[in-house]
Amino acid sequence: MDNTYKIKLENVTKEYDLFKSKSDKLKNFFNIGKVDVPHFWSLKGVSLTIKKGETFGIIGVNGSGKSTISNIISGIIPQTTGMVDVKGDTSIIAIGAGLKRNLTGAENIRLKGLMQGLTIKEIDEVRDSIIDFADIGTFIDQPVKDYSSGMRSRLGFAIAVHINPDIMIIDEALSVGDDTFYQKCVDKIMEFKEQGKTILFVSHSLNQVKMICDRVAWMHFGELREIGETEEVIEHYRKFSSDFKKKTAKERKKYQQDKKKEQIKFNIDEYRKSLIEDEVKKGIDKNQAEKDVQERMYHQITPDKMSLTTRIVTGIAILGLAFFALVNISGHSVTNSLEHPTTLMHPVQHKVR
Ligand SMILES: Nc1ncnc2c1ncn2[C@@H]1O[C@H](COP(=O)(O)OP(=O)(O)OP(=O)(O)O)[C@@H](O)[C@H]1O
Repeated sequence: MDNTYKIKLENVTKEYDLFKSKSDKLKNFFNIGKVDVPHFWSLKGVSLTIKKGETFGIIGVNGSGKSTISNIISGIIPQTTGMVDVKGDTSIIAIGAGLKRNLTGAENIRLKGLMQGLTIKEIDEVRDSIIDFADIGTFIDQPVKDYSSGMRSRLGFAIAVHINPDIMIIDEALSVGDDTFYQKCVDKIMEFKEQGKTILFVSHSLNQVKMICDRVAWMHFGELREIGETEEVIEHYRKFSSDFKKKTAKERKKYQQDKKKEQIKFNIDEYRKSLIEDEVKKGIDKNQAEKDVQERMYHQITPDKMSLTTRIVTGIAILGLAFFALVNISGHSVTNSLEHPTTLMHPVQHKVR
């Protein structure tokens, strides 16, 4: 196996603002007033590397952050902090992911193909093969929103494996569909594996993970709890699950609530400081460590709030647009409107002959 990496995450976090209303969300975007929003950290700093040609599994309990990772890697959602380096064209197969609900199956094939850089001719060449693999017959000309979840998943999988991605991300795609389709998918995954493609496989099925994956990451309430050889990680995860099941319902609930609380309380500044301390412990100069960590955490990040300059520029642009709209409606010239702005209130009267 080639040791160069295909996917690398460094200190990746994902924060969700739990806005109560749309107006709170807008206020926050335009950075107007103080909006008190609860935060939830779906990822609390995850670092991992997936090698070229590797089949890498992600396991973990519900809500542990598996799909958040796969969605960040596929570029569907941005990370809040951290570096994400993906070398190659990814193709994600999740239930319905990437399929446009209002387009038909055939239109979705075209769209995904074009997005992947295929020509119309290349798409037409694989079209029948996709329809055949997905086995959705005449439904191919129906909007995807009318499909069952199984049909969506089959089409998603069929498209993804036919557009020849370099990296394939399979998120819970095999949990729907009958045995025949499941076997077809497994065969395709094995074929991809043999071709040396990189595969990220997110699943609750430990047996599937065991059969397919070379290495596994165990996600636990936003943290990477363990990463390593498939058998070993799965064994530890099974032990955790069986111990967890032995707890009383009250104990289980308390454990989950405490973990969720930790995800709400997570403090990004403290996390940053801890990363700097780690670097200093390795013998790196403090200033350099601060610079490195800042770069790693924020280099790829575009702020989701408007800065003061952007707010001023946006305000000027809106005023300018409003002015030209009024000039247009009033029928006066731009020069006249600039010299005598009040004329804007008195539109030119056109005489009807
Ligand atoms: N848009 C969102 N807004 C707020 N919280 C979110 C959002 N998306 C995900 N989360 C939260 O982030 C956490 C991780 O979600 P994620 O879907 O990554 O988990 P998962 O391990 O894939 O779960 P599952 O096994 O159930 O699919 C969950 O607690 C979830 O509630």
